[in-house]
Amino acid sequence: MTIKSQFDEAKKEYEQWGVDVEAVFDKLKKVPISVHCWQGDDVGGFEINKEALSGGIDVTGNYPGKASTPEELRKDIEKALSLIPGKHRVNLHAIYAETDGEVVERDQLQPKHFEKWVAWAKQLGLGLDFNPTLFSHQKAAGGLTLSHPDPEIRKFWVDHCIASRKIGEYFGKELGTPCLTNIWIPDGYKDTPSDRLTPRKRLKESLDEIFAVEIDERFNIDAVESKLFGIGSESYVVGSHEFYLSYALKNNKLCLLDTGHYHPTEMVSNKISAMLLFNDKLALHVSRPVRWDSDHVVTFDDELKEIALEIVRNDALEQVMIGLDFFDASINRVAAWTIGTRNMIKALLYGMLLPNDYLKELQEQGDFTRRLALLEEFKTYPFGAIWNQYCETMEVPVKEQWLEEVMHYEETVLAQRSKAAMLDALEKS
Ligand SMILES: C[C@H](O)[C@H](O)[C@@H](O)C(=O)CO
Ligand SMILES: [Mn+2]
Repeated sequence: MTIKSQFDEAKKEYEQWGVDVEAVFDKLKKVPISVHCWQGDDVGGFEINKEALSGGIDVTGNYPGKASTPEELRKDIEKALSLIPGKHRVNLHAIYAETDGEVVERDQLQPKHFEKWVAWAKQLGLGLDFNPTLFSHQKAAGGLTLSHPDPEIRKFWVDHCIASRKIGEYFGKELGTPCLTNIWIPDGYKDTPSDRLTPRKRLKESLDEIFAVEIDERFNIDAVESKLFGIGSESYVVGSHEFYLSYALKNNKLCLLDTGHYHPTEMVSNKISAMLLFNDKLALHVSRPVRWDSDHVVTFDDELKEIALEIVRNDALEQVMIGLDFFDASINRVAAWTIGTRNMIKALLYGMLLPNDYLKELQEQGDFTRRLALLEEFKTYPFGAIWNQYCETMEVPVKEQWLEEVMHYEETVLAQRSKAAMLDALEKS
């Protein structure tokens, strides 16, 4: 049986439930996923005076072929995007600035340092999102940034965030699609604090200063990302969920929920509907925490499907800005992007193929038997055949065929890179 004939059969099964599969394809095509650039180089960046990764996050693994220049990183992202159905966005961190060999402090960053990213995004028709980088830096070495007791350090980071919002505005203007500029800070304490309030007061003041600078909201949208704990901030994080939820609501900012930033049994899927009743929009960093905020590659698991379902069944595709945040250096990095992003799209398709209105009705009627029975039965409907046809229609590899392309890329591009890196290291030794 061909992909098309399998699809035709599968489609009939969904149509019995009143699901218009072609309309689903049209809807899905328009959903952009913000693909994070930092999977490609283990959150390294290209600063001239680059520091080791800090901020309580960690990347493990040493898979060969890591991108070590902006050109390599862009090439790798392009490869991954060619294997992912749809038109998407790329999410950058400030450490990915290109400064022509010059040391430019983060508070001095300007749009010109991202011109090459913008030219590339224009060429590929991509939107760009942005993040100030408040880690991997000497001024963040003590684990505090925007909540630091030293006003000079705080000012440095406030200025960096203001500079970042201006870069976001530039992206939005140039690319004709607003940039989401998301602030995440690592600030917290390893051990029980003797004062939880004062650092939070300082963070609030810093954010007020950052957002006091007017930036055109048509081009830049501000978001704030909370966290529960990090390595070295196990007992207390200044920017907690409650802190940012309140701050965002009061100040008309977006809350960004990272799926790795909550207690292990606390699900982001369960937060979306609650927050949408009070916030016009919200943003996601979809990740996969394994026992902690480990940032594993997103798989097609229950929580991913539930997140997608919550977005789809509540008609919130325009309100929830979907971004990814994982970094695994133990596998091929292009494959990591491809697996995680395809899974996110797959989960949205899965959600769109359910008769959501009928399932809602069953719940309203108190028919929990049918609700459970059908939700379970749909798990083994011929979803794969619909997904394969979607990939075919979108002109990307069907099923695992993409893997061959990644392996070819590994042999022809990534392996050459690691050979060159080895030779370089030998020469230096
Ligand atoms: C690179 C980080 O993952 C990112 O900035 C932040 O979003 C985060 O999730 C930190 O845990
Ligand atoms: Mn995140």
